[in-house]
Amino acid sequence: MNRLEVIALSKRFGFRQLFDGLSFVMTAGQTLAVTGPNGSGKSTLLRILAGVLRPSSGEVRLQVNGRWIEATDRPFHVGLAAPYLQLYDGFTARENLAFIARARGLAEGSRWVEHWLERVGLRAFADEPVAIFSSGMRQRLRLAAALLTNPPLWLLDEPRSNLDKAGHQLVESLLAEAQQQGRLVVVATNDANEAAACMLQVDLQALAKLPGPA
Ligand SMILES: Nc1ncnc2c1ncn2[C@@H]1O[C@H](COP(=O)(O)OP(=O)(O)OP(=O)(O)O)[C@@H](O)[C@H]1O
Repeated sequence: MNRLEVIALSKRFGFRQLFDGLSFVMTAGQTLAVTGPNGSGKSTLLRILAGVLRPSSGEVRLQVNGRWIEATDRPFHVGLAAPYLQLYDGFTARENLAFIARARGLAEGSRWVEHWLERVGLRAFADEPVAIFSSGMRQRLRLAAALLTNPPLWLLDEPRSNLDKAGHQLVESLLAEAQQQGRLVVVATNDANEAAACMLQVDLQALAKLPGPA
């Protein structure tokens, strides 16, 4: 059983308070939409959930197959796909994924690399350098890179950005598959339809706190 618990989470950058007192629980197979205007902290929240950024206060707890994961190990159980994540332009798509597979010590790495190249529709471009990829092709590769290690927690920041119609269908089928497999999926989005399609919603605007008096 997979489970994510977020308890009284807040994040502040200097005097700028983002969300404050954010709490929710997700259980296996659930999808959560994180919404809010530009700058409300959606990407920041995903980075905190991934364990690569510390909250100002509060706690994130991840359970994988019934076992609580140490906070320092959380990044190994997370797949984060975000528009700001860089790919290696000088490497081909296959080399990018192979590098991640090796870095993460993925057993049968090359089998998973081929699986995900096929799954995101990049097989025909597998040996092209990423430098020549379109923005939609880059987004497909980011999704493959995030999901390559079969993580129980998916953190998808604007997953449909730059994708064509087939790409939107790809994301839909990935989300349906994740649900069946009991994964936990958090989607940051500005798209009302995309948010409504998720089982749970968190609106960061409602949780924003203006800086109080000194
Ligand atoms: N490392 C940082 N240091 C200082 N401020 C930061 C840092 N990272 C993010 N911020 C600020 O935190 C706020 C929230 O940024 P974030 O990228 O999380 O918003 P977002 O809701 O994802 O926005 P968008 O919809 O535009 O992607 C912004 O004002 C941003 O400038």
